[in-house]
Amino acid sequence: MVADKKRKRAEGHGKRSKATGATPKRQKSNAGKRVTRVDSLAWKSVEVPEMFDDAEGFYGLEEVEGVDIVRDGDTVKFVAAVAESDNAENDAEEFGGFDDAPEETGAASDQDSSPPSTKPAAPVTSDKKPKPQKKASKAQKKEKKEKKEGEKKEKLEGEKKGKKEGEKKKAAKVEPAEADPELETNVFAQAADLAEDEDVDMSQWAPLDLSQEMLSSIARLKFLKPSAIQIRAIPEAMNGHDVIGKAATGSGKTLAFGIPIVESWLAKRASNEVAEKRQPTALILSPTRELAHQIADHLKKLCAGLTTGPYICSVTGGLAVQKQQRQLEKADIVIGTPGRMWEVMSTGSSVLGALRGIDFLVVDEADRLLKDGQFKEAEDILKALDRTAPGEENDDDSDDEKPRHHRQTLVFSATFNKGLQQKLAGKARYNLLGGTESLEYLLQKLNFREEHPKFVDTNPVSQMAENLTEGLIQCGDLEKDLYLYAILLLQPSRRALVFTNSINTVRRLTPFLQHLNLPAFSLHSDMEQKARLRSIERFKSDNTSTETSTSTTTSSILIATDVAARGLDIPNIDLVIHYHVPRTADDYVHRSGRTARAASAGISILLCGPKEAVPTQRLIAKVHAAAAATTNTTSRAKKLALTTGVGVHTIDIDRRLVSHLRPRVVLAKKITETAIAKERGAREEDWLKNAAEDLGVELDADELAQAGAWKGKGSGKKLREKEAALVGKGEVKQWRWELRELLAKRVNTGVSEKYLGGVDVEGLLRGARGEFLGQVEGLGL
Ligand SMILES: Nc1ncnc2c1ncn2[C@@H]1O[C@H](COP(=O)(O)OP(=O)(O)OP(=O)(O)O)[C@@H](O)[C@H]1O
Repeated sequence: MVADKKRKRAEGHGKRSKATGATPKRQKSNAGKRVTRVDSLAWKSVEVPEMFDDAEGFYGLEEVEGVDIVRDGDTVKFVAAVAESDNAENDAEEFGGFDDAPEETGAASDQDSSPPSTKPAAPVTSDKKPKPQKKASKAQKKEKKEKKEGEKKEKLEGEKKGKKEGEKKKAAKVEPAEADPELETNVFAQAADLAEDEDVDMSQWAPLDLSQEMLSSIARLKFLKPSAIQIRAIPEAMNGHDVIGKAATGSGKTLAFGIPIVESWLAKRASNEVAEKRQPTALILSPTRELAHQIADHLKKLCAGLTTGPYICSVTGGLAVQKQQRQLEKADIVIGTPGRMWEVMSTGSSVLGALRGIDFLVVDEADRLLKDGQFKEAEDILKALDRTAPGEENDDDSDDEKPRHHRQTLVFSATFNKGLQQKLAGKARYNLLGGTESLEYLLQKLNFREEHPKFVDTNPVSQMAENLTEGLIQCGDLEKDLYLYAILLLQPSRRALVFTNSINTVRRLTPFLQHLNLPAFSLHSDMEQKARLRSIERFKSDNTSTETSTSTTTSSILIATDVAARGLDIPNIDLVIHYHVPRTADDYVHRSGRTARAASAGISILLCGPKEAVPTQRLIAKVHAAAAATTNTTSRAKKLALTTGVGVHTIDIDRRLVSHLRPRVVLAKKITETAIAKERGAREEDWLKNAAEDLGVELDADELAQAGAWKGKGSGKKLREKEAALVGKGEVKQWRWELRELLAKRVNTGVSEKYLGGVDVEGLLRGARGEFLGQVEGLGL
């Protein structure tokens, strides 16, 4: 039985668990079993498929075994082994966690969550099923590591001493901290593997004055030097200051706030404060669910190298709230989206009480928090955190009189509006009194501990990654599908991320590209959370789909709305395509920032209709102009902005070649749109039938045929849809067959023997067949 609990509860009705197999409970004795509450069952993380790299469980998804679901009149009951429910009751009192192994934990924090029925305060156990071979190799690795550590212990001691004596900058080689054997089974495989690696030179971190334990953890991640934002923001935060940090996308902002938080937790742990006061050290607010999970994963990876780490949990919508509430009770670092955070804070006074004592409040992607209706919840959270006693309301007008509290506030983004930036940098009057729903207003609400938070801006003039290449392709409004396909073929990439401005476009483009044998996945906010996470995991996995006969093209494509624009850190996205032009300059920065992250390079391409090209150029020129004017840059885009006022260079795509792709695209579009229209038609018909049933009237065939008929705005589209819905199965079959044939052939460019398609695209692009595209390196960017 796998959670999404609600659904699986229903599915599992009257069945035995998958572990014990077959017999329905009704036929068995109930001896040793007891009816129990659903949240007291021994839920445990769903095991992550091998192909996924999240070694800790599949986000919020849980499963439970050995539970029978029986129906009693109108209620459904859960029958579990007595030992389990007994423990559940004890557990409920102490809130030690009930799960076999929660998926949302930091390293040591899993201690709390071993199965209570076996070891209440047990050493940590892996939540994975035993894998004998792997375990054997892990044991060998451990032995090897211990030997290595033994040999180096003396050296390490020497270095520690050296550091104390003020030789920090010379403390070059940092060894992983000695592992606590009890905890070792709980750290990520990835971290354990990293620990095996050669010595890592960490001397460049020395000026940040981090603890030895932290340096060891960073060494495991193989981050040889801090990024610019880390160099500047970490010391400020560790010295107790409020920080507003601005740095380009992909420049390591997460650890810029993550490292000081974990350092603070380590200091508390050393003084036993962690054990005495069970309350979180930090609350991190994230604008999207995916980003919240990603931040949690990032911090867990950092903490995987610690002998004892903080308990890290994410609190986001779309996943079981009960479990998140349980985890919150023992959390040290909480990462939440405003909506779900406010839900749990406003319903559980103990959670709220504990959160009032946090040492750090982080607002990541602060400017985005103002959008998408999250502002209200963010504001409610801030107010609730500042209340001194439950029930006491903070009057908006009384902000000036709010007592300064002890917590530090850290605010990060790649984009702050220019006026605000100047104010923060002290170049304009520093008075954070903007209109409501502005970032200034939010900053005011944050109730900083200091009057002037430290403003750290590592890229005063540019928000874009240095190694990003940008381009624009102009095409007809109705030709975007064709050009999208052409780009994906001509500019093959490891991973491509396609941004659209509408959920319906995501729904249409995904099957459209799949019909063209491209491995496309969807991501938008109307998807179930489970499906959202799965899409990301599939996109992340390097497993190129077997359906892709043209697998020499892009190996994985995510079609997304702007829900994917902020913060998502997926390795090897080397191509971002703006199918719809971004609505704002900031959106352009963040979308494009999904590529060219850390030290890697990437390409961002805008698809513009005739009327879009000029305003889009202007928008992007705005992004680049300041940078071009003030920096001695080699970047093509910035030079362009400076010399021509044009934001981005236009890609000279081979139109003749593109036109040869048209027949494929036309067929794929027809197949896709027919399927969508039929589905929509069926839904409308169902809706009408249900409504008629409710009213107790009968509908005749004509009325049903009229279902969905529309006479107002958009009626032309409706009509086309209606026609598409009427296409017969035979015709669709014929189109599919034709498309298959076309995809199996190479595309004849009409000039000698130059072809695209089939299996040899890469060869063609690399010049195997000459000047086919005019360029052999993709689009010539
Ligand atoms: N010091 C470092 N050395 C090398 N890589 C690093 C370092 N710090 C962070 N990274 C890696 O860089 C990538 C980007 O980091 P992160 O997601 O924190 O960027 P960001 O600045 O928050 O980006 P965005 O603005 O898009 O949210 C991550 O994969 C992270 O693991």
